[in-house]
Amino acid sequence: MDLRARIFVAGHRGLVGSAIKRTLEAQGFEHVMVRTRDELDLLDQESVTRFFAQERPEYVFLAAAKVGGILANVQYPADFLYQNLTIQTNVIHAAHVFGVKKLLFLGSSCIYPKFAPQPIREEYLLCGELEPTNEPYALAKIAGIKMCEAYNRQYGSNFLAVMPTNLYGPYDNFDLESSHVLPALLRKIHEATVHKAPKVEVWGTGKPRREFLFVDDLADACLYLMKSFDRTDTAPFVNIGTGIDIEIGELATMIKRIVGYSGEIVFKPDMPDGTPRKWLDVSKMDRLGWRARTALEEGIQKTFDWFLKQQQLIVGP
Ligand SMILES: NC(=O)C1=CN([C@@H]2O[C@H](COP(=O)(O)OP(=O)(O)OC[C@H]3O[C@@H](n4cnc5c(N)ncnc54)[C@H](OP(=O)(O)O)[C@@H]3O)[C@@H](O)[C@H]2O)C=CC1
Ligand SMILES: C[C@H]1O[C@H](OP(=O)(O)OP(=O)(O)OC[C@H]2O[C@@H](n3cnc4c(=O)[nH]c(N)nc43)[C@H](O)[C@@H]2O)[C@@H](O)[C@@H](O)C1=O
Repeated sequence: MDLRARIFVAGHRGLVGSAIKRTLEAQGFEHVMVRTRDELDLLDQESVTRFFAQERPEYVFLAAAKVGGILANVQYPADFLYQNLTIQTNVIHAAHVFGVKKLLFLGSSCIYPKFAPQPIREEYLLCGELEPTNEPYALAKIAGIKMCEAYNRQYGSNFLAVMPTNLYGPYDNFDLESSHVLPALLRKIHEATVHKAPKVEVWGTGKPRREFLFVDDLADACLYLMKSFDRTDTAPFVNIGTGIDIEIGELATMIKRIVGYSGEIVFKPDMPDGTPRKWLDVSKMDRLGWRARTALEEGIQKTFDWFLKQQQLIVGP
């Protein structure tokens, strides 16, 4: 990839898009194109077409999506299905029409069946029923993968889909209703420490296992693939993770230690657990020559430092 290439990062204000933008700029890419939602609503096909016609991006990182944790997925299934199908359809099709050289579509590890054999290999896609708490989101993501695959097959496009595990890091969503577990626990445990609260509630039984990848590692992997990938078959999608998972209860204990909280963790079994385990087999990425670098504890510490800095910016000196 030429350092002067025209690169569009869709969703640059989010967790993933902001990390991809940071990584591109750190590596010296000079022409990173971004648009806020107000400037370019990706749900609007006409605006997307106009943008591609005018700006002619050569590479596209599609990190714009309707994203949220387990509760948001349960509460807004229609939004997750409609918005994700529409955004990805508009962008992937425009990338084809306007001759984008390569596009990287962000999928998710939740595309795999709820009871897939562990660790989960790429070929387990569509081998069983999905987890009900995020089925609409997963179906949209599966359509996105299949769309990349179909355009590659029919038009010879160079579209790649990546399946990251649960992500975390700077610019994550810390809203307690709509966030994922890691930012939610960081915030809850921090606030309990500040307010000297005796206990913190953790949703579900604490028994599900999740794999967490620091978002800068994911961005590094995305760029690595964008540079090195070339369509070699009709199913170009790859898992991205650390290959290590942890129980939610253990995660809460780790965050408690990092934050320095001495109160009690209590579980709330009336809240959904979601899928019991989604441990990715990352051997394909390993064979391609890429591995995650940031250990979980180190990544949480970096995220916590960033979160505290943001709090100070909001509260003031
Ligand atoms: N977070 C995670 O744990 C995981 C995420 N992924 C995938 O990675 C990708 C990025 O997720 P993440 O960064 O966490 O999500 P965020 O919610 O942090 O960011 C999503 C971005 O998309 C933008 N966006 C949403 N709708 C529109 C729209 N209609 N027009 C323009 N922009 C829009 C948002 O803009 P605005 O800032 O205006 O809201 C935001 O910048 C998604 O595809 C997600 O499925 C995959 C696995 C795990
Ligand atoms: C990335 C992935 O993210 C989602 O799937 P998920 O992994 O189930 O999401 P989660 O991070 O919200 O929860 C993980 C586990 O953690 C438990 N948990 C405890 N306490 C809190 C808590 O306070 N908040 C949240 N959100 N979860 C909590 C929670 O009950 C669950 O057992 C999908 O939206 C899916 O679409 C997707 O792609």
